Amino acid sequence: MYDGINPESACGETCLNVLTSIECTAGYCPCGEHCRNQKFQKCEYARTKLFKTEGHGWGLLADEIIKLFLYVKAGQFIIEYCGEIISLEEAKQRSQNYEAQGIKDAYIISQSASCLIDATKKGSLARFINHSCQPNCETRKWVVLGETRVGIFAKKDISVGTELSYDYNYEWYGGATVRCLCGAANCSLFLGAKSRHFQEYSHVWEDGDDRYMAENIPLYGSDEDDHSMMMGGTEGSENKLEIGSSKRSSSVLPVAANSVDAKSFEAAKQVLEDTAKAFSLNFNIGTGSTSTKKSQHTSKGKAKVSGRKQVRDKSVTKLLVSKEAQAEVAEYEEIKNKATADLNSLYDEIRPAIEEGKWDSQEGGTTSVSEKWIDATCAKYEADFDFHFSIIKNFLCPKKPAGDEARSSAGGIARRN
Ligand SMILES: C[S@@+](CC[C@H](N)C(=O)[O-])C[C@H]1O[C@@H](n2cnc3c(N)ncnc32)[C@H](O)[C@@H]1O
Repeated sequence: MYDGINPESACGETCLNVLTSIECTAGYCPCGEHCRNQKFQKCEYARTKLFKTEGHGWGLLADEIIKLFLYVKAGQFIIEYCGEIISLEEAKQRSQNYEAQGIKDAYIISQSASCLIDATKKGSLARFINHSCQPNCETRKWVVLGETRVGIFAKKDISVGTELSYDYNYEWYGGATVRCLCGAANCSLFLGAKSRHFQEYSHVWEDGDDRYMAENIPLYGSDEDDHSMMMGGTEGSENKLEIGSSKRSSSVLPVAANSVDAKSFEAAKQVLEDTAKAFSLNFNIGTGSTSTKKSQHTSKGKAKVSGRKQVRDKSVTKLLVSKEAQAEVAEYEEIKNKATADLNSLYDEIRPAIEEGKWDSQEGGTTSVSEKWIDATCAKYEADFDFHFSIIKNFLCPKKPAGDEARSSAGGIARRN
């Protein structure tokens, strides 16, 4: 209670309302106008600024120092996540509609077990806060005048100009699956990977455009029911993708397979891509198998063209001076093309089962086919990797003889046998 001398005595950490995440009601709080527990009602937001991120649209950054004060154990309130309150059913419907309309960004988050907040068309600046697997903010639910409201709160001190982020995992009601670009060491790979909704509507991913949108391809299941998959970072499965099954939504992420290897390949490819960029080679290390596959078919049977820039392999190869280098690259290219063709033909083999929805049942999809899929995917990755590695190696070390060296250096990175 406000003591007249210390302003911090008004509705601080000892206030019963604050302790139970309930805002005080004006006219009822004994601290009167000194009450500091009406932040949602009074829109006492931190100063923030919109900015354009690299690769994932707009973001929001702190435009003032946001400091965690010891006496505000509840966390520093930054802004309310405003939007339309809708039911679960409505959220499902809207999310499908948004996807159909080509709206890539998802703005629906949970408010309670049965309600969600949709900030797609109406909302506050909080709708621009991006996800991070290592966030500086978090969402918190407060009861304000009898209703649950969601706020973004700082988890740590935040300096001016720092991007605000929170972990979507517990809130995510995404439309399409989106590859996470947060870059944190503990990244879960996909936005909301740990959320219930994600696990119910899991998808195969592709990097058909910069945001790695994916489509809904139901894949294999087994007798054991329950979680379809757990992504890296979930308890007991650190950085591993576990492929399991679910009768309701059995899915598999063929790219990541079921080991850390595929992730390491991804990381290695990223390094090479960055190297290429640094040397202005203007190529883009190829997408995984899924991309190739899905550039031809979508789950709805429609043709789909990848929006991503393709590697300009041919012109790059021509730039290589030595004949040996050109021959080596050509050899790896052939292997890569074969691995792509193998994967495509495997996909054609299993496609009828997928489209007829038999993939869950014994006659449709079996573990051995799934294993074949994983092997073919990894082989494609490996071939892609070798191909690009040989190009880069021959650029960087043109005089060195081609041959085993490329493979042995590359072999230091994860590889399936
Ligand atoms: C609530 S909006 C955030 C604001 C959004 N960037 C915009 O421009 O409006 C959520 C969407 O932003 C993108 N996004 C947010 N965090 C991301 C991340 N870490 N990696 C990739 N995309 C992200 C995704 O497209 C996601 O659906």
